[in-house]
Amino acid sequence: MEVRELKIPGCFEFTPRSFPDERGVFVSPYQEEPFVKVVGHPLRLAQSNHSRSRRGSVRGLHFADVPPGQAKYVYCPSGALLDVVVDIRAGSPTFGVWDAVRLDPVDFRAMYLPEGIGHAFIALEDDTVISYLCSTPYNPPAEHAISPMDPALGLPWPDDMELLLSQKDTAAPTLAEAESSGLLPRYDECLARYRELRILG
Ligand SMILES: Cc1cn([C@H]2C[C@H](O)[C@@H](COP(=O)(O)OP(=O)(O)O[C@H]3O[C@@H](C)C(=O)[C@@H](O)[C@H]3O)O2)c(=O)[nH]c1=O
Repeated sequence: MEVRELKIPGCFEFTPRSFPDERGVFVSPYQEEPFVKVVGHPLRLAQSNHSRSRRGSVRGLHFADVPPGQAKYVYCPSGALLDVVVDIRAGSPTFGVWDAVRLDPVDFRAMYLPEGIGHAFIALEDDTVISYLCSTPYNPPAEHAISPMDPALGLPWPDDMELLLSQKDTAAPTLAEAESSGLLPRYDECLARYRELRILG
């Protein structure tokens, strides 16, 4: 497994080894040992998510209240997508910084984003499937959105396709609006949560 830390410390890209043969391919997108080595604790698994999207569909930018927050381990088993992580933790030295990685079933790259990081992606092909492991269960009152079109963020959506957003994401506030209404996770609370998870193991 190759591991690369993204522009936001604590977010990682994992590239597993693939084993193609005449039947197809075998790959293990999540492997605990290299994960624990860089993150410092195993991934807690409360829920696995799967969604299928048309080309041009943008989902996000989403995040959950911290604590407990929701960490995600994301990969793309079918189609292709551009996965985006954004540091939306108020008070973080990298507040507002984003990074993006293409995920597809060629390299089977996976992304890990810890609690408090915003997540969005765009489907680059029809019938794109995203699959992700989540550390906590779905809790609608604790789930929030920020506009993926916020000009201050300037997320890297391709300009050669029509974008399709949910009503919730279309109506979502900008990062600055979310910050001034006190909606964002606080960096110090995120750090406390990461410490707690490392102690719990
Ligand atoms: C995320 C989620 C949604 N749902 C339901 C609620 C709703 O009726 C329907 C679609 O929900 P959404 O529009 O929020 O789905 P979507 O826009 O795909 O939301 C997802 O976006 C990406 C970027 C993420 O990181 C995820 O955590 C999640 O927030 O599915 C669940 O039952 N459980 C879940 O865990």
